Parts: sequence; C-alpha cells; structure tokens
Amino acid sequence: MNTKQSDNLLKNKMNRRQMLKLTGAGTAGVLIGATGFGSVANSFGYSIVDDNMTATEKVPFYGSHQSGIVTNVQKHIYFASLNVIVTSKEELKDLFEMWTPLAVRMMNGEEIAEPTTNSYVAAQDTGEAVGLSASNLTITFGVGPTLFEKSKLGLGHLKPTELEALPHFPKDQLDESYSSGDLCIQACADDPQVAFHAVRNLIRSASGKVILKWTQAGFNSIPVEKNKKQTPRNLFAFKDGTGNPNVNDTKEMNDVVWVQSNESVPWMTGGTYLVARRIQMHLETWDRTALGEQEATFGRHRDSGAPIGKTGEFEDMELARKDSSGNPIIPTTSHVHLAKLVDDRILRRSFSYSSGMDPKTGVFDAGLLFISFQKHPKQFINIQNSLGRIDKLNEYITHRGSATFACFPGIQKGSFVGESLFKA
Ligand SMILES: C=CC1=C(C)c2cc3[nH]c(cc4nc(cc5[nH]c(cc1n2)c(C)c5CCC(=O)O)C(CCC(=O)O)=C4C)c(C)c3C=C
Ligand SMILES: [Fe+2]
Repeated sequence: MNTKQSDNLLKNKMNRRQMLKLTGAGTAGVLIGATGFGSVANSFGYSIVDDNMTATEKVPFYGSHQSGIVTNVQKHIYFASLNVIVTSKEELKDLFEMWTPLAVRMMNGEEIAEPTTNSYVAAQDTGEAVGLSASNLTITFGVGPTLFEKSKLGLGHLKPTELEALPHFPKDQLDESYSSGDLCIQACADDPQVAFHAVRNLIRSASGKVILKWTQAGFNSIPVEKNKKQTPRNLFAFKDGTGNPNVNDTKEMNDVVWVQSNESVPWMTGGTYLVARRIQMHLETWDRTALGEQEATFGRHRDSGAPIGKTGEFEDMELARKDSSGNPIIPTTSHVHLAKLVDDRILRRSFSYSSGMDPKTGVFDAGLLFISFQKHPKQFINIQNSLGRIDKLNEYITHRGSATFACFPGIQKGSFVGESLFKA
C-alpha cells in the first residue's frame, strides 16, 4: 500500500470488508487491525518497566542513546517500515507511550504482558519467544520524512530540514515496495524468532494505528576466534565492516553518529539518522568472476580482509601506494578507494538477506540490507556520490530500496520513546 492509498483509507474510513479486499489483493502493505485484538494496548496502562540487567543476553533499553546503533552487531535483524493511520499528534504520542514498556519487556526477554489463564480470550503476547532468552534484542525506533507531511498530525514545523528522501543516484533502480515509510522499527537479536516476535507484537498492539509499508529480514554470521567476535562476511564472501569507526570511542561516535546540540532540531540531540538501502547482489555474476578481479573490486583481499598487498585486516590502506610500474596497488575505481576519497564517515550496520528468487529472471533475490547511521544524511550522500557510476562494485549490485529515518535520542526511565519530539 502506498502513501496515497493509506491516505485514501483514512479519508474513507475503510470498513473491515474493504480491509480484507485490500490485504487479499496482494498489495504491498498489510493492514493491521483486522484482528480485533485492540485490547492488547489498552490493558497496559502505560506502566513504567525497568531494565532487568540480571536477564541473560540482555542489552539495556534506557540510556543516552537508543539501543541497536552502537550495540555490537547481532546475528539477525527484522526491519519494518510503517505508515501511520492515526489522525492526531496525541494518538501518535499515545502509541509510542504504549510501545515503550512493551519494548523494555521484550528486551528483558519477557512476554509483553503476564500470560493469560483465561482460555476464552486471545493471549496478549503471541508467544513464539517463550523460553528464549533476550538474545541481545535491541529495538530502535525512527520517524521518516513523510510523517511530517501529514497535516493532521501537526508535526510539519518540527521536521529537520535534513530529513528528506535520499536524492536519486545514477544507478538506482528503486522499487516503492522497498522504500520510504512514516516510522521504522529495527529489531536486532541473536535469535531470528526473537527479532521477528518483537516487531510482530509491536505491530499487533498498534491495531488500527499503523500499517506495514515494507519489511526485510536479514542475517549475519559472526565467527568467533579466541572468544573475540570477528568481522562478519557478506554474501560476496568479503569481510564487511572492517573500516567502520570504533563504536567504543565516544569522541568518534559524537563526531560521526550522534547529533550534538545545535547540529539539528533540538528534539534530535542525542539521536541519529538511519539510511536503509535494499541492495540486490548478483551472486551468479559474482560467482563467475576470478578471485583477483573480486579483490580488485573491493581493494581488499577476500580471505584476510587486508588491503591489497598487505596481510592484516586492520592494516592501513595507504591509497597512494604504487607497484614497481608506478600503478596504484589499490585500484582507483575499487569500492574502498572511492569510499575513502571523501572525508565523510558513517557507521555501517548491515545484514545480508536472502528472500527467495526473482520469478521473472530465476535468479536469487539476495543481497545486503545496507544500514548506516550518521549525524547527517549528507555523510551517506557524499560517499554514495563518490562511489557514483565508477565503483567497480556497480557491475554486481543494484539498489532496489531506499529509506531515511530520524532515530530519536535515548530514553530515560519514566520517559517514553520519542518524548523529545512530542514535547517539542
Ligand atoms: C554509500 C555507502 C556505501 C554503500 C551503499 C555500500 C555498499 C556495499 N558495500 C559492500 C561491501 C564492502 N564495503 C566496504 C567498505 C566500505 N563501504 C562503504 C560505504 C558503502 N558501501 C564504506 C564507507 C566503506 C569503508 C571505507 C573505509 O573507510 O575503509 C568493504 C570493505 C571492508 C569494510 O571496510 O567493511 C566491503 C567488503 C557491499 C557488498 C555493498 C552493497 C551490496
Ligand atoms: Fe561498502
């Protein structure tokens, strides 16, 4: 369902029959609220729930910044982009207030409500995470540019100027079914069912208030050597994340990721901008490519992840190095060379995806759910423009989806997700 359809839906106050017709017709969006479980939300009374730091594999919910950004990357993601169908700022605020204790409970490894003993009513929690640990679940919330265009919400004056749909890039082949959205929920966990359960229960509890725009599941396999997590490999078998800034270095994170006061609208201080790109990777073409050409594409060796001509993954790249004939050792059109040409930096937190096949061509629909965090979307834009038409990697990838979201600052106990926006 696109924005126009969901706006029409609001105007016409769609009835249940129309809902079923829409969802049954295979449209991209799926209407939430046809289940009649609206009571899930009402029974919480928006109670304050604390982090249970004694829970196993638990990431704190409360803090100066939201979780799932500088948190060590987990093995799985379930990413959801939503459109809102609420018609007032108050209703939207209520939604985030209601979501807050649910998110804390799930990040504690708990059900969203005490289990029911009444066999005549539907359980409040959908139940598929019962018995599983918190699995390092993180839930990150953001708002997209289209949210501020909904005049009934009255948020237009609070929109950060930098929160815009990304510009068109030369090789983009974007599909609206994997693009944009009013809100995003990024759930990451070391168990795929825990990540899915989190999004499912947040959506279900928001009955009649939001509709799904697009979703994407993804995965990372993280090798462990001598108790130390190694850089995961993408579906082209290259280590992906080596050149990232150090998430444990507060200064670096303040420089690259976290919006500082006076750098954006006040409600974004301590927040960050999320860029999501659904990038198909043409595995069949890649697998026919010689190893040397693959390495020249990235500017790094495949197995070690080291810069070409070096042996250690984290050795300095030294773009100016030349061979005995005076040619650059790192090809000037290689992905990493071009990414490093600009001064801008971003924090990449991507996941591979494999979503069946393209029925038209019979090839895998697989690739990278590229996610980056930066204090201003221009950091991503400048790097993408540097990659431009000349990145050797272009031959093997196609950008199919694009979205940008402003992720709220962290939540303090007693407060709720997005409070800075709703109280601005
Ligand atoms: C505009 C930003 C970027 C997009 C889009 C992007 C897509 C993309 N990247 C890989 C694989 C690798 N990327 C690597 C490094 C790297 N990539 C970007 C940016 C984008 N990549 C940056 C900023 C960097 C780091 C540059 C540096 O300073 O060192 C690497 C090398 C290892 C690493 O550093 O992670 C790989 C491999 C794919 C497959 C892809 C699209 C599908
Ligand atoms: Fe890259």
